[in-house]
Amino acid sequence: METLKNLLSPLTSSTGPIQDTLKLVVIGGTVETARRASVSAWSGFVDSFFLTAHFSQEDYPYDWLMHWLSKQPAWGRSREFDITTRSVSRHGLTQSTSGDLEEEEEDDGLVSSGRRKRKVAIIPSVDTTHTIYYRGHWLRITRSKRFQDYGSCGELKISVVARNNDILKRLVLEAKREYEKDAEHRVHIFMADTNYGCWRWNGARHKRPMSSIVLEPGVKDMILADCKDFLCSEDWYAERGIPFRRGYLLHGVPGSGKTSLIHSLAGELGLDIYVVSLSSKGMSDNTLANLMGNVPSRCILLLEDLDAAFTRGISRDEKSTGAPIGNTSSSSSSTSTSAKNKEENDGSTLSLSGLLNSLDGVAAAEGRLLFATTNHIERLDPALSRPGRMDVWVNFKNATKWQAEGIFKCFFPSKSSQQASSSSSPSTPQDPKDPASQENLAVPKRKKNAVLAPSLSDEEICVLAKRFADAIPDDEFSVASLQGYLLKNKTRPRECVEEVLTWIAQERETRAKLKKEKEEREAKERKEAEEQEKKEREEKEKKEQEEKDKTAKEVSCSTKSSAAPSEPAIPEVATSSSESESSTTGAEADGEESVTSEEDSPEEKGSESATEKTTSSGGNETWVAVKGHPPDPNV
Ligand SMILES: Nc1ncnc2c1ncn2[C@@H]1O[C@H](COP(=O)(O)OP(=O)(O)OP(=O)(O)O)[C@@H](O)[C@H]1O
Repeated sequence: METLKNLLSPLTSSTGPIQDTLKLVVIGGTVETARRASVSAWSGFVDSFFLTAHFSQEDYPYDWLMHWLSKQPAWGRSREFDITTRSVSRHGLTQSTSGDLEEEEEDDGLVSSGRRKRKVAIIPSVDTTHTIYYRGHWLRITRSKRFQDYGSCGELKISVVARNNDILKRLVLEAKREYEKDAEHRVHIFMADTNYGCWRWNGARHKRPMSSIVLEPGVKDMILADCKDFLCSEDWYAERGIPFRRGYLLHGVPGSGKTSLIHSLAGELGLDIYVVSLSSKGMSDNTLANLMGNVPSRCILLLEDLDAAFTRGISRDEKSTGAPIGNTSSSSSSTSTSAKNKEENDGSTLSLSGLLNSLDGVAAAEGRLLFATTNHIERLDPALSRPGRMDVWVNFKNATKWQAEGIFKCFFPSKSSQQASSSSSPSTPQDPKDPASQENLAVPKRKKNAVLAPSLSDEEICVLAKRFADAIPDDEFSVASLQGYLLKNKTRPRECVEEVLTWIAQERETRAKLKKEKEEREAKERKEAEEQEKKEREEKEKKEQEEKDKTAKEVSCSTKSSAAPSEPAIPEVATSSSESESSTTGAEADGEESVTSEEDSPEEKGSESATEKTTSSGGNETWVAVKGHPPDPNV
């Protein structure tokens, strides 16, 4: 007791350094606790006046708001921010914004050396609260990230002191309007993520003018009119109970403008494109159904290389058989093997019925334009391309002379069309027969240091285009290959025409060479495959023979044991041709009776020394000799 008193005495005594320290700690602790309590009470009080809206990156309003925020001057003045050089952003952050560090002029040296300067943009940092003044209200904006199984997902929280949420509604609508205004010049592309069965934004491309697509007269107009008509016929479809969906099948040779036309249409109609590659790794019926059920009502759904989903193992050339692997009723065993291989190779378990269900099952989205492309229409199952699923079919062929002329004029617009486009005058009346005047030819805006093609008169361009077209044989070269040639000569229109025949000769030569190489390669592969098959067959036969020999050995052993109880069996048992051979040789050497076949010595049958044939396969016979006993019927 005395000891305890002594210990506490420095604390209880009126003065002393330890007591003073303790007092300070207690007072400090009390003050801090009171401060914290008051701060949290105050913030709770203040928060009760705030209206807060949350936006997730998974939904469109997040994009609208990020786009709107990126345009606010306050972002540029923010004291804490992230800097990004991502050239393409879903949020338009690299467009000229107040917070953008993009320099006006591009360094000529960099551009001429083929390297573009990277744009640098300021974006609000994550997990920091920023305050922005908007229409008489202070908005508190916090950007954060939520981590999910498949990566992080951005979130935006906007709080405002207001009596009702009108100001937030107004903000969202304004952000949406601005976003859509900016998107007018771009087409957003979404790609299917087969791992998580969701759509991932893949970038925004500049719209491609319809005038830059050169197809046979009337084709583009027909498709565009059909799409427009569909998009404004929702009620018509509803009244008749027809599912509000429309499918377009674009088929034909590679490089003929199928994909380009779809991009162009998307720009013209103001729709986003959702792309699914049916042959992508991990694609299954469920994933596809999930994806198809989650496209927005107004969009273009693009199924690329429709045939490839079921003919993965087949190359894209014309000689491939093209029979849809998953659907043929004949050769079912090979079909199942191929399907199995396919699954083993890439984990894809997509079936034709799964695809059909996704296209028009109950869960399939309505109001979308379905575009499917294929280079091999003959490979498609009729169920896939029947009306209702694919309502409009368009065949894309190699370039005609008309197209060659059109694409030449696209590359080398005449002086007058250049002037017309630079003064952005309204379109002039068009002559549908002339590929040049069929539409307002898109003349790209040139950089000041771009190498310019000589500006030729209308007449000269027409003459050159005609000569170029005359030299191009109908239906031999794809528009893409003509484009490749024109690109190589983009500043030399006259030389381009003069040298076209040489180019054609070279192309033909290259093709012939490639064809020959391909044939040789195929022949070699075929030979190798045959040899491999032969080897496998031989190995299989050998294995089978070994199995049979083994069985025969077992049988002979059992014969021996069944003979044992009555009388010990003579240990002269041959179980294989080789053994038989050696035993025969041994017997002969010993001067004893040798083991022979029934056919060879029928008179021995039933004699004291009986022989019995047990198995015969692959030319090798197995003989069991049981001396002194008739053949055992069980053997
Ligand atoms: N009819 C066309 N008009 C204008 N450009 C074309 C045309 N056809 C092809 N091209 C050009 O050729 C290139 C390839 O075209 P695109 O990808 O649209 O062909 P595709 O038919 O979809 O080919 P694939 O079947 O191999 O996918 C593009 O750069 C495009 O500009």
